[in-house]
Amino acid sequence: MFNDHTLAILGAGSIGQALLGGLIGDLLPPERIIATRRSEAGQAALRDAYPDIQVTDDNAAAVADATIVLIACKPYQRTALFDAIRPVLNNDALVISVLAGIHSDTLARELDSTNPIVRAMPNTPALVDAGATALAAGTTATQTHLDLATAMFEAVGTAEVVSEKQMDAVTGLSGSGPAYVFMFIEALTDAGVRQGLPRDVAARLSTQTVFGAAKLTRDSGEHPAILRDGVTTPGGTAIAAVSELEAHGLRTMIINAVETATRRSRELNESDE
Ligand SMILES: NC(=O)C1=CN([C@@H]2O[C@H](COP(=O)(O)OP(=O)(O)OC[C@H]3O[C@@H](n4cnc5c(N)ncnc54)[C@H](O)[C@@H]3O)[C@@H](O)[C@H]2O)C=CC1
Ligand SMILES: O=C(O)[C@@H]1CCC=N1
Repeated sequence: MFNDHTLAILGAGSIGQALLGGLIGDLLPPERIIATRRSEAGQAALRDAYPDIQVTDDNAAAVADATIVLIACKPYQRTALFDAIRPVLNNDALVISVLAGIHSDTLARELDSTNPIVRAMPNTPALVDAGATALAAGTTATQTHLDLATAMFEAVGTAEVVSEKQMDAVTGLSGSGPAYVFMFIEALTDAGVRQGLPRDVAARLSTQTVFGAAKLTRDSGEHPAILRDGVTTPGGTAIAAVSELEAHGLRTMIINAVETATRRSRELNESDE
């Protein structure tokens, strides 16, 4: 599938590097990958981590021979980057954008191109090959383009194809979701410390509890409510805590948080922030 492809990762920060780790060797030989960073220090870090790929700050040079171009800078950093690549981007190169919120037609207009565009919304667990990515085809992308992009993200976790309209919701749920789960782990750890556990013990127990509950949900295929029932002994400890969480509106709090993040993703397409 990737036989004749050359990949340019423009703005290889957290997300770009997460993808690099999974791609190298498995899907693409390192000599057919080129990654860009602005700072010398950033480039040096990339060279240390991935000695066999090409690293540069020159985005135009990076896309000159690229058949796949991954845009991985922050949304507000894209203007300078697009100015650099617009004159040299190959017409048929597949452009994959992980920019939160930015529509494919906005990207096409700003790049002044009819290149096939696929949007992807990954998340940081891709760093440990446990990412969850949703992908959507932009107007000129074909199924082949979508398949190619999907295979790239499957190298670092799971991938779901959605419609472009659903990308803001995905950004609110799984793109931003690790932040909510990290907060939960932190809070659970503090709760253990409050009850007298040493912090390191509480942190290990909290982390493994979240990991184990997620793995049990995924591996069993059971509805989470059934799994929760399995933990709640009548008159026992878990139901006492569940009742507290319900009283404080945990479910509504999460629904509202995802709604706010989804709205923020929509706003990003309208603004330059
Ligand atoms: N961090 C996250 O959890 C997620 C981020 N995203 C999206 O991924 C994109 C990247 O996010 P992160 O990796 O977290 O950001 P980051 O800040 O770690 O990486 C972006 C990199 O791009 C570089 N850069 C900026 N302008 C450049 C230019 N003109 N030439 C070369 N390099 C340039 C920056 O120096 C930085 O190293 C964003 O658009 C974000 O919306 C998507 C899903 C999850
Ligand atoms: O906060 C953000 O904008 C990025 C997109 C998804 C997660 N982090």
